[in-house]
Amino acid sequence: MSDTLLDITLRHSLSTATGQVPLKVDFRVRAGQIVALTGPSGAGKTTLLRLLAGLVRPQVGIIKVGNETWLDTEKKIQVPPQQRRVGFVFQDYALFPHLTVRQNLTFALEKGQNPAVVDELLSQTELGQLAHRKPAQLSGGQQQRVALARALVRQLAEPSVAGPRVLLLDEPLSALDRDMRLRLQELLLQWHRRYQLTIILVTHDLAELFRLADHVLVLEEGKLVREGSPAAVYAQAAEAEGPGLYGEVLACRVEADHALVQALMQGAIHNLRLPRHLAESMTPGRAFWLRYSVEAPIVEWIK
Ligand SMILES: Nc1ncnc2c1ncn2[C@@H]1O[C@H](COP(=O)(O)OP(=O)(O)OP(=O)(O)O)[C@@H](O)[C@H]1O
Repeated sequence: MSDTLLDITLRHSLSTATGQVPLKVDFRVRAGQIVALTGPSGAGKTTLLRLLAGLVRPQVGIIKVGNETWLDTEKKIQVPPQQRRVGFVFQDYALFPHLTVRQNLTFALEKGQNPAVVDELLSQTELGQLAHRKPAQLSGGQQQRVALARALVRQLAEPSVAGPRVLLLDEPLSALDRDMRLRLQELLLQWHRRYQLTIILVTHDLAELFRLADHVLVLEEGKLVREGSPAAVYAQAAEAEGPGLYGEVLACRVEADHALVQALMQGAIHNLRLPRHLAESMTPGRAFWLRYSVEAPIVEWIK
């Protein structure tokens, strides 16, 4: 496919508590896609991101990015992490504790790169007032914003001819409260549009996945077991497992062309964006199950 940006074939061995489990993945990512990587704990999601970033060396693999080869184990090509143009955010943020917010961002610049981008990102993440603080003096949400901004610094400071901008995000919003999560989701969508980012995002949050991703990879025990648009992947899952997405409406706000619904689903609160015509029946306390077809989500009321 001509607009393929990342072409990935990887074979590795996951060292799990119960022994070696093969990680075996082949997939492609198109330029500008937001790909959600999901699946149970221990499936190998973080390891896959680390393999892409060059932090783990696979036993066998090829990673092609546009016209470049970052990895080809047979040809002994292994581009080091600092030369791969990826920004990443780890689960633990990995900020430098002894540096201020501004210094954490400036540190990510390469020699000769334009420092103006640091101010631009500080302002977009509403961190301008906190630029002189150190990570220990920030809340979890503020640290998360610093980590996201830092992941973008080097890529935005490079001239646009430098090529693709890839972000690898490992559950970047999972530790945040709902309001902050929604705000940072919105910021990610803005950045994605404004800077033509290609993003691979690990998430367990179904509402986040539907809101952000246009493609889903489901990883189980080192294998990609499902792949496709969110609607197609979850329609398949509902068919295979029966109508599993039961929920209960907590609150509903109707916007111009859609309804923002807060629902209790599978023991957690999720935020769904549903077509407006479904909003009429969404009174708090009402139970439903949700099925996604490729065309549109279908809500069936069970109470
Ligand atoms: N560099 C590595 N090489 C081989 N195995 C690893 C490596 N790093 C972690 N593992 C093992 O691989 C398995 C998968 O871990 P990983 O962190 O990739 O899973 P995950 O899907 O991200 O899980 P979670 O959702 O809990 O974060 C674990 O058993 C882990 O101990």
